[in-house]
Amino acid sequence: MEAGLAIRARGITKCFGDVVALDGIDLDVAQGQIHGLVGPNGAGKTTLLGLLLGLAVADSGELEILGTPVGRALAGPDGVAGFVDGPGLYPSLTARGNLAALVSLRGGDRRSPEIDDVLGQVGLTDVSDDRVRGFSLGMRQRLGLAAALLTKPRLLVLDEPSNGLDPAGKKHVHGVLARLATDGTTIVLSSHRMDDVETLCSEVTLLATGRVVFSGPLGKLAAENRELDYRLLTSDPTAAHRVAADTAGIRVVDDSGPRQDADVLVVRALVPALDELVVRLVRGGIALRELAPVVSPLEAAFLALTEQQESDR
Ligand SMILES: Nc1ncnc2c1ncn2[C@@H]1O[C@H](COP(=O)(O)OP(=O)(O)OP(=O)(O)O)[C@@H](O)[C@H]1O
Repeated sequence: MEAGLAIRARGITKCFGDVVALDGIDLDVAQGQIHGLVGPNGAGKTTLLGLLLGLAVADSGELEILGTPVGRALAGPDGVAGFVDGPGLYPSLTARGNLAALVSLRGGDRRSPEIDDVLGQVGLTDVSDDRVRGFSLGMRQRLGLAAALLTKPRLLVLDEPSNGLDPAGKKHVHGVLARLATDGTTIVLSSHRMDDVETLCSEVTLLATGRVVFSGPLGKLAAENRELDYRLLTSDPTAAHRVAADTAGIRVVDDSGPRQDADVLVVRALVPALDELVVRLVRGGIALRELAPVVSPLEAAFLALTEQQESDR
């Protein structure tokens, strides 16, 4: 086991009949990292998370979790908690009752103060004595997270943890996850929300049809990636347009979508050409008031992946 790795996967393959859900996956996740799994529907995210949770075993390949090789038997690896496809909860029990049942299943005290502690952490104290049957999707997600926290996991595995959360709930849950990671817990989560992944994750793995197409720091996606569209707001849009059209490696994009504003210049470029454009604008006495990618590097990579898959069909 390499020092500092919570997950080390090499050549992981998993099939369901004729369907190859995972096709030779390599993955390294450092301890204390929040790592995002991103990919189109059917890419293999849930299957991979299931392997990490011990809900299924790989057909071939090597998987080490928290320093221990995962064997052939179906068993949750020590120190790992989380859920896929939504948390398993008892609808007829209260939130507190669900957690008490879990604690006593593990031989603990049903009145453990840790139950109140984790309910508080996920913001469910006020509804702790309400039955789960009446809970919204977001409340169930929070309770699932509370159940996982009860075990004080060293690796937390979450499938779409922001599902059903309103903006305040999402902010709260993001805060909980960020704190856990700061305290050393490794978190692997899947999400279709690129903004969530960008807010939370330091590294990301992009999956497509069971293969890893990118794995690494988010910043590397921007540097390595294809050209992106950038929005520029300047003090002199006409002059800025002229400078952009004269700069090598810059393409002025006219069709920037429904919200196009005449004062905004949209250019398509790699980072070095964009840098050159900014230098030229400033040298030409044109002030740059705003500069931002139209879609983030992660979203652009994701969209390119999806378009590629569609054209391969
Ligand atoms: N239990 C199963 N039986 C048969 N096929 C399965 C099973 N689980 C997953 N698959 C197939 O494996 C592939 C990967 O599915 P998986 O659920 O891991 O993708 P995903 O990336 O999580 O997708 P989504 O974003 O839609 O949740 C899909 O083709 C899916 O149909």
